[in-house]
Amino acid sequence: MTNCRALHVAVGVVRDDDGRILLTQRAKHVHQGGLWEFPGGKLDPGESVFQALQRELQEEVGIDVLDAQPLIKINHQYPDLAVLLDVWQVKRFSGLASALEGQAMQWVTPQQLSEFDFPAANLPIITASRLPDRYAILEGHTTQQVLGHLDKIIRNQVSLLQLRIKSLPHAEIETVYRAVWAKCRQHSIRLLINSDLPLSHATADGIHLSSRALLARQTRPKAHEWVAASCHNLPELKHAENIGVDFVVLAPILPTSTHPDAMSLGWKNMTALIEQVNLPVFALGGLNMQDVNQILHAGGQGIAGISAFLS
Ligand SMILES: Nc1nc2c([nH]c(=O)n2[C@@H]2O[C@H](COP(=O)(O)OP(=O)(O)OP(=O)(O)O)[C@@H](O)[C@H]2O)c(=O)[nH]1
Ligand SMILES: [Mg+2]
Repeated sequence: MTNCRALHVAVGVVRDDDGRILLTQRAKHVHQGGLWEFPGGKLDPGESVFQALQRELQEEVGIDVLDAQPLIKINHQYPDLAVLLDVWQVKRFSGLASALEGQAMQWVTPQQLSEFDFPAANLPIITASRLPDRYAILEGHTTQQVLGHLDKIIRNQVSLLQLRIKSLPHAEIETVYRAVWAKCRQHSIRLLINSDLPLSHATADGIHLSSRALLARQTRPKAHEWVAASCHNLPELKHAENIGVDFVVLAPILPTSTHPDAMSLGWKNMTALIEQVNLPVFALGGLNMQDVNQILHAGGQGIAGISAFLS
């Protein structure tokens, strides 16, 4: 839903070597004044988003952006203004950040972001900046196979995991969950449990709703730090956004051997769908690690996969 009249703004999520994120405070007298923000500003005519990002971050905080990649696009209608926030993650920069416009400035950890007051458009940016670019889905037909897959996933440096194990015999689910949760603690992996599993009282970092479970709910499930959902079409994406799901998985993007009959969305439809919601969206289906860059430039948060992380 790209609004042609929206003010196009380049916004940078800049991290230091410790992973802390750079925030600045908007001057009192400007739009959304006094609130904290990620540095950035309006595109000049003829400028690309990357060029605007480089210029704005040079002007506002004195750093030279050397490499950046898209993180999320936010379409937001304020009472007085429509904005398209084109948020990029700065991968490399030179120079020492300093507040060149007299604004307050702070480096904060991703966890601390929730303690700051931001403009209303910023919530999905905060969520996106706390998420990695890969989301592994753990499956397997036997306990041994599931745990073997988990070891491979850990070797592929995944830090966000969904326990799905729908192919596992029912009697083994509880034991496998315990082993997986212990390993996730040990390796600082966030674990979300699929809502179809008989584990509703198990401790985890969050819940992953199947698309059926998503549509059956009118509110966000309570008592979960993270709530994710599986989506295949616009009504599901919109519903996820409306009930306050943190992030979603959109599938299938490309044809897969496991679902040869499912109609895949393809890259163009994927981008068109993602542009209609303000949500971090992981792309799933027929993709592998070599596709991550294309996914990011097509509007996605990153790659989700069952087999993508098993090499
Ligand atoms: N830079 C920035 N702008 C944001 C954020 N969130 C958000 O809603 N905006 C909105 O995006 C719009 C444009 O941003 P801006 O005021 O930084 O633009 P700018 O640096 O070009 O301002 P200038 O005209 O004073 O040079 C503002 O209406 C602002 O409220 C954010 O996190 N960072
Ligand atoms: Mg600005």
